[in-house]
Amino acid sequence: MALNPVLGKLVSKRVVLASASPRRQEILTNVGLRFEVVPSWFKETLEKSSFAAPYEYAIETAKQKALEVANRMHVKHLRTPDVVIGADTIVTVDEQILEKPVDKQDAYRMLSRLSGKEHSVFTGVAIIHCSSKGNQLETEITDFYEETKVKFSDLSEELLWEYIHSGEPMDKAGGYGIQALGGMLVEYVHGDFLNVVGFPLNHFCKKLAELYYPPPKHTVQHIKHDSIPSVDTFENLSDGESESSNFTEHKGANKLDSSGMCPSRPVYNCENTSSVRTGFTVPLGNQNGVSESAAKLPSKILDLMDGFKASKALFVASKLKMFDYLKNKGPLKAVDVANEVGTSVCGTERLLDACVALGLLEKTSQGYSNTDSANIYLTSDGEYSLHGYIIHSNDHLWPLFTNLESAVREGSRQNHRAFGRKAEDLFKDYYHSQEVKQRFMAAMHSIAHLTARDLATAFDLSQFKSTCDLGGCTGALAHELIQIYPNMKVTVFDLPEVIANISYFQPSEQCAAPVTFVSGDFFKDNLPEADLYILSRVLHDWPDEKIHILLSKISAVCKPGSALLVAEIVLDEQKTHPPRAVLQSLSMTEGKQRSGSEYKQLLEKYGFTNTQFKITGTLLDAVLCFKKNLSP
Ligand SMILES: Cc1cn([C@@H]2O[C@H](COP(=O)(O)OP(=O)(O)OP(=O)(O)O)[C@@H](O)[C@H]2O)c(=O)[nH]c1=O
Repeated sequence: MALNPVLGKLVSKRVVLASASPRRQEILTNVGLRFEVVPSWFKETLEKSSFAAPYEYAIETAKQKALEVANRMHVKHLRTPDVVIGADTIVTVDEQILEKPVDKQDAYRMLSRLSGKEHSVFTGVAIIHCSSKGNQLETEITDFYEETKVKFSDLSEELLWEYIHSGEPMDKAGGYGIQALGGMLVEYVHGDFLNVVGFPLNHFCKKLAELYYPPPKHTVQHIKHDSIPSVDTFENLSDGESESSNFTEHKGANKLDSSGMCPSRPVYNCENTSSVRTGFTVPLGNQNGVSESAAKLPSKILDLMDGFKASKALFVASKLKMFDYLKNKGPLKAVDVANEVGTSVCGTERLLDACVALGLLEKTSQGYSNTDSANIYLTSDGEYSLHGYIIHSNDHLWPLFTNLESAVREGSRQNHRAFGRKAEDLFKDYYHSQEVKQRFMAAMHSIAHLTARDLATAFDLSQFKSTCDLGGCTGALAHELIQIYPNMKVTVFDLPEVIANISYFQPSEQCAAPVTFVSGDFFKDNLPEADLYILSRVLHDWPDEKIHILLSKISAVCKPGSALLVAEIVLDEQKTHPPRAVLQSLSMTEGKQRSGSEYKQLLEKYGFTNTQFKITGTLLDAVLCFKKNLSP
């Protein structure tokens, strides 16, 4: 087993392949893996346009396939597998995703698009570790993708139809099988051949190696994607600890919601791999020349100690717009970036190297370039740009958090220490300084845009004819609602100072049914009429007296049967999870984060019942409640 030590780790586990693909079964059987095949019933119907990149779609589909099987085995078959593997292969050409053809005509359409061109084949893979706690299925998801480029020769009509009539294209992504007759169509392949066939075996082994034998921090860069650890036998890799000891500190376990779907859209790492596991204990033993004492280092604590440096490196690189320059002109050497940005060469080189270490950039002999995720999320004009929120984090949250000790001692916001002004003055300032106003709106917009699709689809809102997003700022959620519910009339209600500055953030294409913006103060003015009101990221910011005013007003205008949708991060009942919300509380606003039962209780006080929760596990959860019918 010297060739494949990591697969040995799966020997004692109940492994399930959630795939009907005979190719995947063959690839894994060929390397000696023992597993059960349980084809997934998950329909490949995720909305492709909601993914920023094709590989995200493949990863999410793979994940949902595997989760469906894990959940079905747990609930219906009362057998919880240890590991479920799901995969999804797609072909992309001219920014279009091609899956399996539905009929011969469809196969013809696909193959003629591929003729004479290079295309990409992406396989997304999800490895799900399952356990059963108190009858509940707990999952640890690791996912990644692999891309291979394939070029087809020019295909004549005759060849095309002959190939289609062979029947081979029908159950294959892109309508061809490279491993059989389809191989005759291929001029070249760049990358992993097995990835095209349906399963990226090499990357899968590396991923298992990372999971079961995480290298000590300083060797990560070398091992990650270059080699599968080479050892004599996989038994040698035994660390003398139980299997589970490799996973003792990980966080981010997912619980499935009642539909059995993974509640979350993916949060992607800045590389072609992501995992919800964090904080592995470093295995004991003398691997890769690491001493025993080094192996015992508390990696999670060390990571936390360095966390602020990593955040600041991201903030500064964003503020200096390095990701923008690299997107437009990369790859660039440090000296070129320094010249563009107007910074020192040595400082710039250190920052760029730090960004490489953090997985935000790539470094080759030609220079530095953005990772795919940096292009999508970190450039200031990326569709899902987080740039606005990053700048807000640097300019506003960072100074507040440097005064955390005083905040904890005094139990109050530290705006006076951080900015030399009281919180109220500062809030007013937002609407006096144009620059700060734009910055704040950009921050709100970036989060609203990123979460809009999840919120708009958290519940079926098609029954509502009119919706009013209170404090809806730039209208990012409102625009998404209209996309999804074209018959819905959507109004955004926000302060006049906000409404006056929304034009920069409006989508370029003309919406058929545009959003209506109405200026006003939701604590003082009449609210526009609607069947559905939305409060997204509002309640956690305000003290109870203000919330009382706001919810009383909404309750008064809501007719029975109307509803209120609250978007917040919902805390667990212990109020210690998720960390993002708990950490946000440290900024000590007069508002607070609430648990599910606290939201339910609060909303009931104002006549809203039938409260439903959608815990997305991402940036915002959704709570929908309905105005009670008047008693007869
Ligand atoms: C490009 C290419 C694809 N395939 C097959 O295409 C299917 C993709 O579809 P999927 O949706 O990822 O998988 P599936 O077959 O529906 O199975 P499942 O995992 O159960 O959904 C998989 O079969 C792959 O091997 C080949 O066999 N050869 C090739 O050259």
